[in-house]
Amino acid sequence: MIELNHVRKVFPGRRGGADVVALDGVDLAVPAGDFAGVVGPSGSGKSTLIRLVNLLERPTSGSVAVDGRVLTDLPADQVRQARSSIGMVFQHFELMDSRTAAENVEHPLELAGVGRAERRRRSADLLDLVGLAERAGARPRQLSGGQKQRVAIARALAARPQVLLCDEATSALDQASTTGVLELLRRVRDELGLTVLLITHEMAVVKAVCDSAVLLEAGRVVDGGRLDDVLTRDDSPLAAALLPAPVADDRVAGTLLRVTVTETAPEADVLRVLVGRLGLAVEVAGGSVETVAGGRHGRLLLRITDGDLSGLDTALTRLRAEGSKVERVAA
Ligand SMILES: Nc1ncnc2c1ncn2[C@@H]1O[C@H](COP(=O)(O)OP(=O)(O)OP(=O)(O)O)[C@@H](O)[C@H]1O
Repeated sequence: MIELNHVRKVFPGRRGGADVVALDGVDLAVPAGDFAGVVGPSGSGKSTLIRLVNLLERPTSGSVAVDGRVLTDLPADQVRQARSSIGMVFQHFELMDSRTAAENVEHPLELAGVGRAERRRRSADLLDLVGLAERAGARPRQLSGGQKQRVAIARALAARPQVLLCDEATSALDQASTTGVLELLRRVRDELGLTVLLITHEMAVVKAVCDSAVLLEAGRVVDGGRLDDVLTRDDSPLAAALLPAPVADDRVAGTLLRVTVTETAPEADVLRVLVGRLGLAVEVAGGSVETVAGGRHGRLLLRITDGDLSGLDTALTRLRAEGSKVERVAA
């Protein structure tokens, strides 16, 4: 469980300039076992937020708690110890080139005073977990970006943390490696029961792995929640960022309908009535349906190109009463 309460972070202005308010009263609660994302434009405070969770930065005010321990109240020596229950993965891997993959994974254990035999055993297990058992003796420069990030994930897990922080963990990777690393993160979360907090500027990453997310803007949380809930809200800026509203070509004639697709309100319910019952000719004018948080979600614009529209409004009212999210778009 990660909890930030009224966290504010102010950096002193550089060269006599004005102070920078990086975080301005942030509240965040990530339940144990959740895979949570923080998204927002550049400069919105994402990196500052994640660095506060393991106190790489101290908040100017407010509190940070991980698994019930209020880190901001702990003396320095206990902060160091508490940090060992928090793993972190970075955008540029931060591996030591002079060491092999296995030695990189062992490093935090060495610092924690774990004996050599135990270190070796744990590093072998972890490299196996991330699918790199055969590359244990390779140096980072001999590995691809995706492989380096797998080693970094193994290293982050070495001290058996309960919480894993991912700072733009896939931003330096190509599409195929990104997919592999995200699948791995999701799998280790499931297998080890971790709580994961990930920051990213890529909405596709949030859609691929997160259960919940918050949207930061100028140091404030402006929206957030469980994705399957967020995506059913019409007025949600986070939903709009995840699934942008479709645009239809307004030069084409026809009546337009906006449909919000969710697991419980599939577009098939709407099409069955429009096409099946009313006998209308319907085409998709824009939008998409994707798998987000394990469920089907989307925003579609449907265009009715032919047929008798006299029963349409009554049918739409009935569909809405039955749970569909469908409305006629004003011409
Ligand atoms: N050490 C620092 N000293 C002064 N200002 C800082 C410092 N670190 C961050 N800032 C400022 O705090 C604000 C938030 O920065 P932060 O890096 O947290 O945003 P971000 O959302 O992670 O951005 P990006 O996606 O570009 O990395 C920015 O205005 C940034 O310039």
